[in-house]
Amino acid sequence: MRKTLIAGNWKMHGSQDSIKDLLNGITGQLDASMDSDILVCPPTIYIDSVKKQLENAPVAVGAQNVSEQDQGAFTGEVSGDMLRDFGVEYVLVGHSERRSLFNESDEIVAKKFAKALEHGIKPVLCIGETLEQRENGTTMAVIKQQIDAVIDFYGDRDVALDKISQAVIAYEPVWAIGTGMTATPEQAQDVHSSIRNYLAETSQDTADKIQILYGGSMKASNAEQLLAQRDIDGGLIGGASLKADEFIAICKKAG
Ligand SMILES: O=C(CO)COP(=O)(O)O
Repeated sequence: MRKTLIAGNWKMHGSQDSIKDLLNGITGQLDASMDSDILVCPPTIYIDSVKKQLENAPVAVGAQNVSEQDQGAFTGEVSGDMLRDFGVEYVLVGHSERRSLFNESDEIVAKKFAKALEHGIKPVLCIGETLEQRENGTTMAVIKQQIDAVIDFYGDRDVALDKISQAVIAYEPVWAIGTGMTATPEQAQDVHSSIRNYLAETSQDTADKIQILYGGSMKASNAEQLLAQRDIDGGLIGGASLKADEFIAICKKAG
């Protein structure tokens, strides 16, 4: 039985004051009936203070990016070691904004994925197709290519699938991110089950175990139907994770 994970990707939003309010709003509404895992991914500079503010709360803290390097002359980068040093438990890798705006190739994403695991941080591997790719009928080809980059990095399918079993996958159709255009529950379930089937070709154990989150305009009003799908194990939420009431409402829909 896979546990549900509700994750907030705050992207480049917030200030010390607004984050304090957001966290107070979230922690003040947590209750024992929520049995999903909860994660927030603040901008890097706020990670330390968010960790401290969440010290006694059952909410994990993740980063939005990690360097594929260990240390050295890489101005502006933050390593997996540094994130671990601050107690970071998860890191997003391959978010579509990083792929498209910061030219992160499948190969770089695979290196970041491996670097995170090397440092004991759970990577959340973000994958998904553009609208053009969906309309061309290449959704699964694109997704397989994004997963294959990680498999190729390790060179051995069994080793790679074992590594993937220690991660989380987030299916985020690019056309649904920040657009208000959500994939229908059927569209999302269709891709989620195809991802699981693809992993099962090499490792049934990994396929059974891995949490596959849906991301793309998820909000309180559509979360229930999406989360009710058999292969949707949670959400990676952007805009709606910046409002405590909305985020908590999604956590409640997750059970
Ligand atoms: O990119 C996302 C989460 O990583 C989704 O963003 P929105 O929920 O704002 O569409």
